Amino acid sequence: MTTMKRVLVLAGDGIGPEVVREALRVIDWIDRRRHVPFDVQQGEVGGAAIDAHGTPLADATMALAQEADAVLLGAVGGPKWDALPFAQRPERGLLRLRKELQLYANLRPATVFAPLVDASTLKPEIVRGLDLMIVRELTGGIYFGEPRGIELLPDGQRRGINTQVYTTSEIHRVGRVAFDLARKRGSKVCSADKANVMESGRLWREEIQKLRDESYSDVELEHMYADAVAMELLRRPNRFDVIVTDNLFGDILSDEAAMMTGSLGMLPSASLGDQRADGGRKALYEPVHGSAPDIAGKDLANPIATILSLSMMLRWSFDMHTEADLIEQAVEGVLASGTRTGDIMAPGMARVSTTVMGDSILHELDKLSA
Ligand SMILES: NC(=O)c1ccc[n+]([C@@H]2O[C@H](COP(=O)([O-])OP(=O)(O)OC[C@H]3O[C@@H](n4cnc5c(N)ncnc54)[C@H](O)[C@@H]3O)[C@@H](O)[C@H]2O)c1
Ligand SMILES: CC(C)[C@H](C(=O)O)[C@@H](O)C(=O)O
Ligand SMILES: [Mg+2]
Repeated sequence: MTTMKRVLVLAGDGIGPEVVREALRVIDWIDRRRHVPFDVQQGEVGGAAIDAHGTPLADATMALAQEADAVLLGAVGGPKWDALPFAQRPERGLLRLRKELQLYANLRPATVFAPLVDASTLKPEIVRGLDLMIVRELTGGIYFGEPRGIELLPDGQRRGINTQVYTTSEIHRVGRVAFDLARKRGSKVCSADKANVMESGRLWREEIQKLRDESYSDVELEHMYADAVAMELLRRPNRFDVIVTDNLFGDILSDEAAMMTGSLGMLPSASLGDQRADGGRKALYEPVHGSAPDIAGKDLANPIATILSLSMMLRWSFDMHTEADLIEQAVEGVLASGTRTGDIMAPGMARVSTTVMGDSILHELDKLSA
């Protein structure tokens, strides 16, 4: 018997609802055409939740996320809520979900689809065939460290404080995810830190090395400073297989990696917690991009990052590899046919809206499974 897949959908703000709408159509397609029943609930996060409930994530929505098999999120934030105090900003809703669901391993694959080789601002020979995975630590580091805040000094100046902090177990658990992934890929891990200037970076390096020596001696490990990784990503991105890094460096390096693929609108992500004894795990899937206020509400956004995030959900939460492969093939097929949203546009191609990109992917799915 096929069990019901319980998915909580939090579309969020800006282009969030537009890109999520297209992913929902793909869920509906799988439900109808592949006979896999989905139970989709919807809720608010970010600015939408502030407007509806006065908080970026209501406790009731948090409880729904705890109960769901997986969460699909669009994006949060926007100018309307930018002036709010820090603890009430839309982004806090997303950070609360990550922290309370203990989604410490954030997988951000950067893959260059062959038809998009020319969409990158880098030369085709640099990005062709790129297939790298950034594993970003997501529940620790400077994003959550204490003390934090803005304080007034006696001389009238203000001082902003954030604290970078990691423990051995936090480093080991995300390290394990990276090494396990590397074993299924090119067996190479690059760990990015600032061990030359930060104690937490030194600990990171020592503990990743210890983990590798004790449990993953078959995997090649190199350590690099995060700034050098930023440079190497532009110079020779294909040298990387899996990059494991902390919360802040991972945030920055994944936006950089996204641009290899042509656009932020192409990069999906999975945020995973520990695997339970029954094989399941808490998980949230979201595009790497934000709410893109500059193009919101205009049917211009690229929905592919969100649709590929759904494909990651099928793989990581539901073991539905055939359907995940189908979605990726459909995306590749649509790109090969020259259908493009504005962000991945190239001369001679057809510029389409968010909705038409969704239509095209559904049409391709129909063709592939005919
Ligand atoms: N996970 C998230 O929800 C998330 C991630 C990043 C930023 N944000 C928030 O989003 C807001 C805007 O941030 P930003 O402008 O720095 O980043 P952004 O990712 O929203 O936009 C950066 C640029 O990329 C373009 N872009 C992004 N996604 C696109 C898509 N799917 N299709 C086509 N073009 C796309 C935008 O038009 C913009 O020019 C802020 O409030 C920020 O905090 C949220
Ligand atoms: C919106 C923001 C909190 C978030 C982050 O910094 O983690 C975003 O940039 C991301 O990459 O998911
Ligand atoms: Mg980011």
